[in-house]
This record gives sequence, structure tokens and C-alpha cells, in this order.
Amino acid sequence: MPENFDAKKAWQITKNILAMLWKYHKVALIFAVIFLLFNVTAQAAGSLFLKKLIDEYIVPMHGLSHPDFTPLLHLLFLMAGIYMLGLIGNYLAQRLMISTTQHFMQRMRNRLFTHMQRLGVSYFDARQTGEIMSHYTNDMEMMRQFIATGLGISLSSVLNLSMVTITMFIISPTLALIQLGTTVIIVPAVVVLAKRSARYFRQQQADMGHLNGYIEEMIAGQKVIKVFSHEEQAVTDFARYNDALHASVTKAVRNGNMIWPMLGNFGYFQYITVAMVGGMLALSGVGGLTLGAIASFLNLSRSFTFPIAEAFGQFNIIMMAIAGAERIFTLLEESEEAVDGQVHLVAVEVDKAGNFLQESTHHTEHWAWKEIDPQGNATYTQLRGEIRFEAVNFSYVSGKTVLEAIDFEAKAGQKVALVGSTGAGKTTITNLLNRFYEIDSGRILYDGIDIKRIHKHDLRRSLGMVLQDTHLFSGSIYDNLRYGRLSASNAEVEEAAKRAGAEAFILAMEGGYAHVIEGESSALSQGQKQLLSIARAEVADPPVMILDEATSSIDTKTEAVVQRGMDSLMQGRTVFVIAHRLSTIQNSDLILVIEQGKIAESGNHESLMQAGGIYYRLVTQNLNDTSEIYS
Ligand SMILES: Nc1ncnc2c1ncn2[C@@H]1O[C@H](COP(=O)(O)OP(=O)(O)OP(=O)(O)O)[C@@H](O)[C@H]1O
Repeated sequence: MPENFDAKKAWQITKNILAMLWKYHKVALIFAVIFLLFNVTAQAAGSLFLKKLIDEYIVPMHGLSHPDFTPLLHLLFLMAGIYMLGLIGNYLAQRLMISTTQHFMQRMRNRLFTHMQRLGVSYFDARQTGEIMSHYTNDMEMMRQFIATGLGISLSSVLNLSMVTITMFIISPTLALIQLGTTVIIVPAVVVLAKRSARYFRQQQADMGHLNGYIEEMIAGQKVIKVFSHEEQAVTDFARYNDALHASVTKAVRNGNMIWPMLGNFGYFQYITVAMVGGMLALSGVGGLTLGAIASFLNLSRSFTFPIAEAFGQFNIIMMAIAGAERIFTLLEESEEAVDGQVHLVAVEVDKAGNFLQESTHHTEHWAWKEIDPQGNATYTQLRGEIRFEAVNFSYVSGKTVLEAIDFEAKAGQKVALVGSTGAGKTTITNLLNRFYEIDSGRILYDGIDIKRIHKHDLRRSLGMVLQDTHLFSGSIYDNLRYGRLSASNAEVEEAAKRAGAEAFILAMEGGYAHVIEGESSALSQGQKQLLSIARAEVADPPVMILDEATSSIDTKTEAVVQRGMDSLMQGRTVFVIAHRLSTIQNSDLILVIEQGKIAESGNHESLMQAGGIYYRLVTQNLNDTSEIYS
């Protein structure tokens, strides 16, 4: 069942859109209303002229043998002129609304993307890419239609209706009251249909998001689907999502579409009622109704239901837009990742003995933490790369502890290896160091400074990451490697690639460093991608590195090359290695065996082997994963 329609919320969202439109496009909106007023005034004037035409020109001419048509023609020309002005007003109003919509949408897209860049990793971890994408495609398109057509038509309908009502009262207050009185009858039915329709439109937008999410997941997982021959299953699952979407679209459209014919038919009923009552009143001489008054009133009676029907005809669009806009606003209301922190990372110049000289504006390979006290005095703490976890507890979902009482120290320049079974919490430890997620309790210190006090951008700049899941962007090799540090020169990029062991294969490619990679679909092997990602980290030259070791997805020869790249990257830095090959971590200064979110053992290779515990069994049984010990 679709969620209940919340009229208050729908109104709030409409108000939000209107407020934003007003804020940025005040002048355009004022002019659009003025042009629309031209149009509705012309139509009302047309009805009043019709009365004049019949009562003062046509009726007196009746029975004359030589009628003078000149005054009649003058009046007809005047009417044509007024209608023309109305048409021009309408055209200008439409044009203004279209250009306003385009500007508004451009602003919204920018706002959405900027906001998305400021969201924390947790937002993306919890959602499918397709679902997020559908905010940019589907929801945005709904919003565009809302402003371009829904809002324009509703606005002109309201103005039209007001003008028609005023003109009706001018012509005959009695008939005007009958018209309004009969309209009240239809209101409850329209409201019921409108509410039902709105409910299904919200469901439709949600179903569309699910479908997009599923498609995106299936595209990303095409190879896996094929490997397991699950094409049929994927088609069946897709059909389920598609059926759900079809059902909600059908229900929404069916309810929405009933409003238009219902109001249309009701308009005829009103037309006949007004004609009959008006005729009777005229015949009995009540209210001084003339033939011209009845004719122009009947004309207005048709125009009365038309804007109501037209406004409700936009109902589908408005409801879909509200559903779409609600999803966009929900994303916009998603709290941004806080990037506070008064401690900054700066490049510094040092003398031969390594003593601090001064802050530098360019890359120097030496870093310091800079803090400015309330008096404006800067203090510099030389960056050493010491990391300390003190009694850290963490849970992704409240109540489900993932890390418990994590306590260790990585001294400057040390290599710390994290080993343990899958899901033990190794990656989570690095996620906390990066502040992708905030700890529940305890402290993480970086050179003695609580990382919560370090500006998040600077903290992350000081931590390089080479993940198994490498991501390269569309662009040249130069561009991709420079992503690590935008100010790096070509020579620095080439030097880093050489150190990472990536030079040979880069030069073998057409264009060498200028070779353009087309996003993730590039024809690079897993090992080559990993070498590029190592080189990218080399360019960034951060004092602390987090390495997720290559797994068996690459062959032994490439693995040796990647390992050499990693070894080079580790030189002179504090390094955290999420280890998958025990052979590569034996020289680590500290090995942490993580089990079910706790440090089960810690020490160096020798001490852990002597202890004869989990690590000893892992090594002696030549296993990579502690879970195999227990199985
Ligand atoms: N974004 C997330 N939201 C909720 N739970 C998560 C999230 N990421 C990881 N977890 C859970 O936290 C636990 C630790 O996961 P983590 O990725 O740190 O394990 P790991 O030791 O790195 O495993 P692996 O060696 O398989 O990469 C697991 O139970 C996992 O299911």
C-alpha cells in the first residue's frame, strides 16, 4: 500500500518551491503575472463586449430595413484588438515561464550536486547509485514539468477564475451566486480523487527509484550475472519491479484522469442550470437580465469550469512533481558532513637538521600541523605520522558494536599490519582514521592531536589510500595521477609513476602519459589499475598511508610488481596495511590480529609466532584468513 498522502507536507513542499522561485526569479514572476493578467482581462472584457454587442448593437438593429453596420464593425475591431493583446500577453508569459524554469533547474542541479559532494560516506554506503541518480533524472524532470507547465497553468487558471468570477458578479450577481453555489457540490468528490491520486503518485516516484536502483545494480554486476547464468532470474526480478511501477502509475493516472472528464461534465450541468434559471429570470423580468447578459454569462459559465478543470488536469504533474520534489528536498536536507576543525595541515620548510624554518606555499615534502590561538598566534607541530587509538568503540548501526576497545599505537614511520577474518573490522579501523565515520567513544590521536580537532580535508590530505577497489576517472594518465595533487608538475608525475613501477606499461600505451582512459570501462588490467592508483598516491606524497593489499585478482608476476610499488610507497611513512598475504607483512613493526571487532593479538612477527596463538596458526597453516582456522 502506498504511504498516506500528507496534504500538509505537499503544501509545505509546494511552498518551498514557490519560495525558492520567488527568491531567485522575482522580477520574471512579477512580469509573468502581469502578462497573464493582460490575457485574463482581455477574456473578461470580451464577455462584457459580447453583452454590449447584443444589447446595444444587434438587438436594436433587429427589424431595421437599412441598418448601419459601421458602429458594429468598430466594436468588433476593438474586440479583436483586445483579444490580440491577450494573446500576446499569454505568449510573453509562457516564454518567461520557460526561461525561468530553465534557470531554476540549472540552479537546482548545481545545488543538488554541490550538496551531494558535502555528504558523508555513510550516505553513499547506505544507498544504491541508481537510486541517487534518479534524483537527477526522474525527480528533476518532474520538478521541471511542475514549474514549466503545472505552475504556469495553475497560475493562469487562478487569475482566470478570479477575473471570470468578478465579471460574472458585474453581469448578474444572482446567476453568479448560482454558479458558485453549484460548484460547491463537486468539491468533495474532486478532493477525494485528488488525495487518492497524490498517494499513488508518491508511490510511483518511489517505485521508479527502486527500478532505477535495480537497473544500475544489474549493469554493474553484469559479469557476475553471466558467470552464474542468472539472466533469467534478473529478468524475473526486473519484471517484479516493473510490475510494481506499472501498478502505481496506472492507479495514479486513473485517479488523476477521472478529475478532468468529471469536471467537464459538471460544467455542462452548470451551463444548463444557468441557462434555464437565467431564461426564467429574464422572462419574468427579475434582475433586469437582458439577452446580451445571458449570452455573455453563459460564455463565462463555460470559462468558469474550464480553468478549474485545467488546473486539476495539471494535478498529475503537480502530484508527481511534489513526490519528486519531496525526494530532492529530502536529499538536500540530508545533513552535510561537518568539516570543522581548527588544526590545519601546511607544507613547511626545514633546515638540514630538520628544524622548522617557515610555512611554505608550495609542496616541500615536510608538513606541520598549524593551529591559530584566539590571539591570532600560530603554533606549528611537526608532522611525524604517529597514530594512537585509545579505547575506541564504534558501531555503524546503533546497538550493533563493530569495534570494541581498540587500543594501539603506530609510531612515526612504522608499518602496522591488520589481519583477521573477513568482516572482523579491519577496513572499519581505516574508515575511522579517515573520519568517514565518527567513533562512538574513545579517542584517535594523530601526533598527539585528537583527529576531531583536525580540519577534515587536511586530515584526509595527510592520509593516502590505495584500495583494492581502484577508481580511475575519464581523462589522461597525467590527469588521473595528478588527482593525487593538482599542483604536481609533469616531471613529478612521471617520477612518481617510475617509483610505483607503472612507467613501463604507461609508456607502452599509445600516447604514453597522454593516453586517455575512458572511466571504469578502460581496457586496463586490474594490476595496471592498481599500479596507477599507487602512483597517484605517490604523487600526493602523504605522510601516512593506508594500503589495502592486492588479492589474488592479479597474477603472481604482476603481484610482485604491485608489491614492489607498494614497498616503494611505504618508504619513510607510517603505513597501515590491510593484509591478505601473510608473507608480505612479516617485517611489520606491529601486527594487529582483529577478531570480531576486538584486537585478539598484537606484536611483531617474532613475538606473535612465539606466543603460538591465532597468528602462529595462520602462518603455520599457511592461511590468509583467520576464519579458516575456526572452520
Ligand atoms: N557501511 C556499513 N554499514 C553497516 N555495517 C557495515 C558497513 N561496512 C561494514 N559493515 C560491517 O562491519 C563489520 C566489519 O566490516 P569491515 O569491512 O571493517 O571488515 P574487514 O575486516 O575489513 O573485512 P574484509 O577483510 O572482508 O574486507 C562487518 O560485519 C560488516 O558487515
